[in-house]
Order: sequence, then structure tokens, then C-alpha cells
Amino acid sequence: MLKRKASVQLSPSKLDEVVSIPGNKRPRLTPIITVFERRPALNVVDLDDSAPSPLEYPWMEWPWDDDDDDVDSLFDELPAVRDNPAGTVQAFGNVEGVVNDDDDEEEDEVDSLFDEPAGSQATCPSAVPDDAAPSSPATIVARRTAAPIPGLYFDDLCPVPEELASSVLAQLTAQYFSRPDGPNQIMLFTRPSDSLPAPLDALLATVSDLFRPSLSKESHDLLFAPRGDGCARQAIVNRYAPGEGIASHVDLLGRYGDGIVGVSLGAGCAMAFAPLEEGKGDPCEMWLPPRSMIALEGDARYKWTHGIAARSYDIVQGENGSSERIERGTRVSVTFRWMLPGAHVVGDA
Ligand SMILES: O=C(O)CCC(=O)C(=O)O
Ligand SMILES: [Fe+2]
Repeated sequence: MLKRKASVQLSPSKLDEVVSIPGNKRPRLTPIITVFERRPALNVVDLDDSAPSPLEYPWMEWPWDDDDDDVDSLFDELPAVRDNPAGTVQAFGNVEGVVNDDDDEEEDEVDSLFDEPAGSQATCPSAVPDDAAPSSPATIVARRTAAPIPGLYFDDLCPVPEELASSVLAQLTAQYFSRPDGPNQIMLFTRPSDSLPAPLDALLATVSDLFRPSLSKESHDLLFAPRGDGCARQAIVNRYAPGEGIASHVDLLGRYGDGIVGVSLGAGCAMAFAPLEEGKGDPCEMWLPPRSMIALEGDARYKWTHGIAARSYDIVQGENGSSERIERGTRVSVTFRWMLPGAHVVGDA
């Protein structure tokens, strides 16, 4: 049974059910599905010293039982963050979380990925303020072709076939986003030998085929070939209502490997890219049309941030040097990543 929990400290608002966590006891293994409210500051890292600033990780201090020294979560990356009193959280508003809270579950069994210590205060950011008015006017004209970033691949010429795209979108929407006040981010974790849920596997297989002609074998293997090194697949499904975005970030370094693939379902949007190091490239926005695919490896994955401005429209390159305004619709993105070897295991094996 789901019920509202008053507060969650320093966590993403941990919403909705957590399905099929194999074992609530050590060793904590891979949770299959977790459901979140997307935070505005997600996974941004400073590559210079490989240490995230607490400002950029307001939610990294996952609310473990403080006595539990060996705690690890799929959301931890660098222990340094824990030592840092991530007081940054006060910068954000309150979001109430809903967690799986079966009546027969002991509240004090703080041994799963998803328990909070008692008495924690809820402060966690939401992707967009509740009064989500269209914000951040578009000042950049989004390009329609791949930005010149090493390791960024973009293909809108051979989009995912309409039928597959709408079928996957319909299934994801029905399964994860049916409640208007529900979560907007779903994380799916697998074990190395497992596959993702069928619709996502089908989508990934198609995207792999579509990308094949335009990628070197090396890149294609990095992005798509099953890995013999015990790496597990992970997928994030993000739903963006018009006006919503995701803060610019680099996907977690300590949890995910190289080779990230994204697909836009439903509406398109402009994705913003910026080099982590000033002067190492020009920030830009790139229009990701419905059913288009994008892939990031190397520099694009590690040395550039990506994000989506929270606004209700994008300005996009048109014909002959003109530009056009495209209103945002509801977009669902699917992002496929590799977990680093062993990163799917949480806690002591
Ligand atoms: O929605 C997208 O396309 C990007 C999502 C993303 O960057 C992430 O979840 O890490
Ligand atoms: Fe990302």
C-alpha cells in the first residue's frame, strides 16, 4: 500500500513504489525499479578533481542509518560527499515523497536502499517549481545537426519507427506515468545477465541497428555490445511535462561507464551542451526531434554537461538561416547506460 511520507531528508523525493528489491537484507543487490522526482541538480561533476561539489549533489547524502558504515547505494558515488555537510539542500523547496510503505514492513529496518532515518526533514528539490510557469526564455537557437563535440552522435535522419516509438511510449506511460501527480523519473537497474523490460530491450535493439551505419565498430560496440566484464545495463526513463527540464550535468562517474544512448519519445526538446572546462568548446543547444536518438561517449560523456532548460518552448534553426519557435509537448526520454563493473551490487556481496 502506498502512503504519503512526511519527509525525506537530502534525498530525491523518493516516490512511489520500489519494485522487486531482491532482499531487504545484506547483501543489498540491485533494485530493479526505483522511482523518483527528478532533481534540478543531477549528477553534475567537476572533472578537475573528480570530486563532486556538494552543491551539485544535494541529494547524494542518501539518508542511510548513520551507524551503518558500509552503506552503499546506487546513488552514492564518492564518499567525500558524505563527509561534506551537504547543507546545500536548503536551497531547495519541499517536496513530499511517497514511498513503498507496506504496513507489514518494519519502519526501523533501515536496511534497504530506500529507508530513511526516522525524523528526517523533507527538503529536496523538484525538477520544476510547483507553479511551473514557463521560465528561462530561450536565448539560444538550437541547432538541428549534431554539435561538434567529440563523441557526440546524433541521428534524426533515421528515427525510431513510429510504430515502435508509440508503442514503447504508451507502455511506459501506462506503467510508470499514469498518475498526474506521480513521479517523473524511473530508474531501472539490471544484473549483468538480465535484460531490461521487453519494450526497452526492443527499443535498444532498434536504436542499435539504426546507429550501426553511422558509427565506427568501436563506438558501436562501446554503446551497444553486451559486455563480458560483468557490466549491467541501466535505463532511466524521464517524463517532461511542457516547461520542465533537467539541470545540466554529467552522468555519475563512479557508477556508470562510458557509452550513453538516449531516445526522445513523444515531443522533442532542445538539449543544452556545455564544456566543463571553459574555453574547451562552445555551449550550444541541439534540437532533439521526436523519435530521434543521441549517443555520448568519450568527451561528450565526460567533458561536457548536458541538460534541458526548463521552459515551455524552444527556438530552433529553420530554413535558410531563419529560426522557428517550437512549443514543448510532453516528452519521455529513455537513456541507456552501462553500470561500471560491480556497480550494480550495493553493500557487501
Ligand atoms: O531527457 C534526456 O534526454 C536526458 C536525461 C538525462 O540526461 C539523465 O537522466 O541523465
Ligand atoms: Fe544525463
